[in-house]
Amino acid sequence: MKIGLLTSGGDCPGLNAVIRGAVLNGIISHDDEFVGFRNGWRGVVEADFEEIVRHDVRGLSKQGGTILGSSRTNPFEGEGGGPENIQRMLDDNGIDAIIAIGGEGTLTAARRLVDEGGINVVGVPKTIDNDLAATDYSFGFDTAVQIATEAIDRLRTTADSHGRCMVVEVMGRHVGWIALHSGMAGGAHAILIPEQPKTIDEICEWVESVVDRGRAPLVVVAEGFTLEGMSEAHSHKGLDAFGRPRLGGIGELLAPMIEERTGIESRETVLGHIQRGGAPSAFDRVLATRLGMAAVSAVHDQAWGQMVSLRGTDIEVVSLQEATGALNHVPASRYDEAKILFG
Ligand SMILES: Nc1ncnc2c1ncn2[C@@H]1O[C@H](COP(=O)(O)OP(=O)(O)OP(=O)(O)O)[C@@H](O)[C@H]1O
Ligand SMILES: O=P(O)(O)OC[C@H]1O[C@](O)(CO)[C@@H](O)[C@@H]1O
Ligand SMILES: [Mg+2]
Repeated sequence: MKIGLLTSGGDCPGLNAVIRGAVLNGIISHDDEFVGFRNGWRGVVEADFEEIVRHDVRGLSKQGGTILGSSRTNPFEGEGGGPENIQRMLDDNGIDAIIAIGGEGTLTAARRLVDEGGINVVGVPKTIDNDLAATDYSFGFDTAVQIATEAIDRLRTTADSHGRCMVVEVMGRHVGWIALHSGMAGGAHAILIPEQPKTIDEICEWVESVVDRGRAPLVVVAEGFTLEGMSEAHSHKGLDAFGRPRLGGIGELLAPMIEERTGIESRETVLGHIQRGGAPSAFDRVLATRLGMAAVSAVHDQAWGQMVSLRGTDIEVVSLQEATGALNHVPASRYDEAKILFG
């Protein structure tokens, strides 16, 4: 078979390991051929692709980013967009199927292409936010947590030296998994996540109780966190390519509020895209490689409209419907468990 690969949405450590896993399994087990669409769905609607041979994926699993490039292009828009044009482009180039590696947006677009146009697409879940349902973890999350934890460890020593309150902002547009895990790993004194709005008074109570014990408080906040009463997440950076507010900056809002109310000198650090850059962790390399290999098997099983996913320690196949129907939120019980350690 001739299979087209694409990576779409924000990049994520492990994308290249998926590409390598898919290409090696396809070539070794099925004698497949591969092409890579450049820059996500843009490469599909513009018929912009290149052949990928075994040599191209050599040593790729440890490399961050994506060799194919990524974008937030909508495959239903533009001159070459929509299922009919895409099917024609695939037929013209002898491409039998697409493996779409992306988050909930990319996979929703993939599901629509299957449902509305009968395009042969299989999905692979990616996101550092870990917000995709129907998979226990997505690759990139473990690496992001590792990076955030290292940053928290470093911020604690400088906070301790100066007796300051540190506010560390991590990614997490809709869900607080990165904040929860890095905060627990780094021994944060408060973790603020989108699923659990809080008042500034509650936050300051935690901060003051830490200072009362003679410690320097460390607060981890997800970019999508809202203070009670805020109708939407803080945004002052305009819109992304899909017209959604670009987040980031809630930490810069909170630190001065904490300082003003408690009198404790406070600083903020926004980790931003550092969390998405660089080499994937060993866990993410293994997960991404297995998902890439399984996606090729799913193509040969003609599992169109399905996504490969991690369930326990097994790689399974689930419907894109299930994967994109709801987000994987942090359950209240997980937050309550972490909260015992706050303050
Ligand atoms: N319902 C939809 N129908 C068609 N296209 C969609 C739909 N939702 C999203 N897309 C397209 O898919 C692109 C990728 O989605 P999005 O920007 O949400 O990234 P993602 O794949 O969810 O990854 P991440 O959010 O982790 O960066 C969007 O920019 C948009 O062009
Ligand atoms: O700056 P970009 O590439 O638009 O992406 C930022 C977004 O990507 C994510 O990392 C993953 O969806 C979000 O947490 C964040 O809001
Ligand atoms: Mg998304």
